[in-house]
Amino acid sequence: MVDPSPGRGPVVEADGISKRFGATVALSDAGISVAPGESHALVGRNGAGKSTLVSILTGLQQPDTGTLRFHGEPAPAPGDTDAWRSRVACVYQRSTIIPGLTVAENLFLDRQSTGALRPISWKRLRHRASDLLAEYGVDVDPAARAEDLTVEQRQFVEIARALSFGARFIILDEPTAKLDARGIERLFDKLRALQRQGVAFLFISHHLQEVYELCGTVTVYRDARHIVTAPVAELGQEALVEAMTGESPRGGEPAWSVTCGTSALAPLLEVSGLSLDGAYHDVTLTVHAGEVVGLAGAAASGNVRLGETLAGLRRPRSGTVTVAGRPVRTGHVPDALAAGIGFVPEDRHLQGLVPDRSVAENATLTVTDQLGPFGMVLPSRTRAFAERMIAGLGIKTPGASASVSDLSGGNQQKVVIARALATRPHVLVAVRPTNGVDVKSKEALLGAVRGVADSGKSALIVSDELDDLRVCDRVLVMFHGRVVAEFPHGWSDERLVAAMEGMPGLNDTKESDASHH
Ligand SMILES: Nc1ncnc2c1ncn2[C@@H]1O[C@H](COP(=O)(O)OP(=O)(O)OP(=O)(O)O)[C@@H](O)[C@H]1O
Repeated sequence: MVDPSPGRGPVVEADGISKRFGATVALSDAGISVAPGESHALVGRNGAGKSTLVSILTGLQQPDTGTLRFHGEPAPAPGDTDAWRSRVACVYQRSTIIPGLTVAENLFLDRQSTGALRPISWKRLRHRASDLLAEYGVDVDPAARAEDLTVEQRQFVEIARALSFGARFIILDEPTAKLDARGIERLFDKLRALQRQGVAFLFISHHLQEVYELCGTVTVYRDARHIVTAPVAELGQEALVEAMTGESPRGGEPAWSVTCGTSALAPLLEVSGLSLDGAYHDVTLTVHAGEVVGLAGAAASGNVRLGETLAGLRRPRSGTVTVAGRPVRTGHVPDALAAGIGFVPEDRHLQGLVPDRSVAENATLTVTDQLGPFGMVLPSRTRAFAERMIAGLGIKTPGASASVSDLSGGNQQKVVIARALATRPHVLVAVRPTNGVDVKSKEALLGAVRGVADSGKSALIVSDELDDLRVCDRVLVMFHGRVVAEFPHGWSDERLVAAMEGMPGLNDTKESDASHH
C-alpha cells in the first residue's frame, strides 16, 4: 500500500474532470486541488456538480475525462476500496451507519478482517472500537446501538470510521445540515483539532457563514464548471454569491423578508393542550390566515415532533388540533391531509420522496385525485401540473419525467415542497424547509412558503435556522417540550438563539402567555 503521508504535493488534485449523465452535464472540465492540512470549502448552487465531484474523488464514479492524483500519485484502480479509503475519507450527506447495529459493529464489520478465519470476538471488537473512538476523541459507548445515538454522535462515529482507514484527507458533504447550533460548534471544534494534526478537509455547505468561520480556501462551482478558487479572507460575501449565481446580488433586503404583521383574520390552525410523551407537553398555539408562524427550538425541544404530530405521523397522548374550525383526527396522515395540512418532512430520504419515481409523480403524489376522473391519474395532467411546479420553484431537472433520485439534493428538497404545496393546504407545516438548499433557492422556497400565507392561507415553519425564521410574522420558541417565549417580527438573533438554548432570561418577551395569540 502506498504511504499516503503528507508533504508530497496536494492531498488531492483533480484536473479537467468531465462527467455526463445522459443529456445532463454534471461536470465540465472542472478541477480542484487541496493542500495538506488545508480547510477547503466547495460551494455552489443546487445541481452545480459538487456531489458528483465527491463521488469521483472517492472512487465511486469514474470521470469521462480528466486526471486525478493523490499526493502526486495517480488514483487507485476503480474498485480497489482499501486503496481509495487510505487516501480519502468521506462523510456523506446520507448517513452510512446501520441503525440496528452497535457502534463497534458499525466501526469494524465492513473491513477486511486480519484473521479472516478466526471467529469474531465481540469483546475484542468492542475493545478496538473504544481505542479507535478515543483516538479521535469521540465520547460514545461502543456497545450502544447506533439508532440510539444523536445525529451529532453518529456523525462523529462516521468521521472516526472514515479516518480510521489511514487517510489524511476527509470530505464532508453538508455535515451541518442536521445539526443544531451547538452540534455545529462541536463539529467545528473537532475539525479544527483534526486540522491541527495535519488532516486536510473539503467541506461542502450551503451556509456561507460556516465557510467563513471554518475554511481557509474556497472553490466555487457553477453549472458544472469551476469558477474560482481563492483564500476565503480575500473573497467577500457578495463576490462569493456572485461567483455562485453569475449575477450581482440585488441591493437591499431579500423580497421574502417583507411581512404584513399579525393578521386579524380567522384562526386556521388551533392547537390546544397537545402533549406527546417524551417530546412536548401541553402546547397551545394558534396560526391565523395570512400568517407565517415560526416554531423554533434546538434538537431536543420537541418542535419537530410537534410538526410531525400535526402531519398525522405521531399520535399525541392528549390535546386537540383544529383546522379552519374543524377538529382533525390525530395520528392519521390521510386525515391530516384531508383537513388541509400540507407537510414538508425533515428527512426527505425517509419520509419525503419515492426514489424510483419521476419528478412529476413525486410532485403530485398528494393530489392524484385531482389529476383525472374516478381516481385515474392522467399522465398529461400530472405532467402539466409538475411542469408548473418545476417552473415555479426553479427545479433543475432535465424534465418532469426524470427520476427524482437523479436530482441533486437541493432540487429533491424543492420537489418535496412542490408536493406539499400541490394540495393547496390551509396550513403548510414545513420542517427545516431549506435544509440543503442553496442561497438563491432558499429565497424562492421561503418566498413560496410566504406566498401560501399571502394568498390567505397560513404556514408554520418548524426550524432552528435563523434564515427560515426571519420570514415569519412571529416566532414561538420551544425548549424541553414547552413553548417558552414568543418573538414578534424584528427579533435580534442573539435573543432568539438564547431562548432556543434555554436562556429566556436574556430576552424581553412575554413568557407563559406565549401561546394565546
Ligand atoms: N446519477 C445521476 N443520473 C442523472 N443525473 C445526475 C446523476 N447524478 C447527478 N446528476 C445530475 O448532475 C447535476 C449535478 O448534480 P450534483 O448532485 O453533483 O449537484 P450538487 O452541486 O451536489 O447539488 P446539491 O447542492 O443540490 O446537492 C444535476 O443536474 C443532477 O441532476
